[in-house]
Amino acid sequence: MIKIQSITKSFGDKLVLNNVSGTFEKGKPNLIIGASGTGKSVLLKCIVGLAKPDMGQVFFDGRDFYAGDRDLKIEVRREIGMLFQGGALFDSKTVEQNVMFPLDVLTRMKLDEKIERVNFCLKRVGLENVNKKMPSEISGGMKKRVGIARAIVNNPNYLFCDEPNSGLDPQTSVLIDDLIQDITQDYDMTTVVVTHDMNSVMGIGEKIMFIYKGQNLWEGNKNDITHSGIKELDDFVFANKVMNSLREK
Ligand SMILES: Nc1ncnc2c1ncn2[C@@H]1O[C@H](COP(=O)(O)OP(=O)(O)OP(=O)(O)O)[C@@H](O)[C@H]1O
Repeated sequence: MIKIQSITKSFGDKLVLNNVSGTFEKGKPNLIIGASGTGKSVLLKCIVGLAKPDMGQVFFDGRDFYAGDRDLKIEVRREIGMLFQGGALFDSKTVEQNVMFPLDVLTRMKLDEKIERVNFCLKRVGLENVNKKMPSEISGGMKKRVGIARAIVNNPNYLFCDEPNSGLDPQTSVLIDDLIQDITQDYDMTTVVVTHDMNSVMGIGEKIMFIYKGQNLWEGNKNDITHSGIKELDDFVFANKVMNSLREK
């Protein structure tokens, strides 16, 4: 479980995150949702240590990340897997080299062990016989799968996904969402997904945090989201035409 407490972050005189608290649970995808520019990515960066909050704490299963020493930070970082926006694969590396990269950097595994682990992860995300392909030779959905394989190759306890569906068609998006959900359950990870995709919200939104102008305005699940009574959340949810058409019935 990850617990965040009073996370506050400004850039210059612009307050981007204002006292955000909440929890992200194990074994299910935890979604951070909200409109563009509302602070979701900055919050994600503050949680994983890519941006230091001005105030606040992040606890990884009780470990206070920012109060911890260098060793603790290294320990926690080793337990984090990240699926970056757009996949962020290395264009000049093969699929196999991309997935192996965290093992090259973080472990002393032998090459045959690494290949075995890479093959296991590629199989887990439904990709086989693509090891030697370059990213430019595979589809957007396959790139996301490669990104997921790379994110889980080091057996993380925590998985972070920034807009995993960006640039994908609706059907492929559902497959990627389901894959993230299955992997999260199978490996009992704490998974945090940043998204503004209502399809994802209604598909895998068992635990949702709604960020509005840098504040955590609501937490709940997909069953509660349509009757929160919060205008800002309704405006976000029903901006989606499908959701709006269901509301009018
Ligand atoms: N390094 C930075 N320096 C200055 N301002 C920043 C920086 N990073 C983010 N911001 C600002 O913080 C605000 C929140 O940005 P953030 O990327 O978190 O939004 P978001 O909710 O993830 O949006 P989107 O859904 O469009 O990705 C924006 O106004 C952005 O311009």
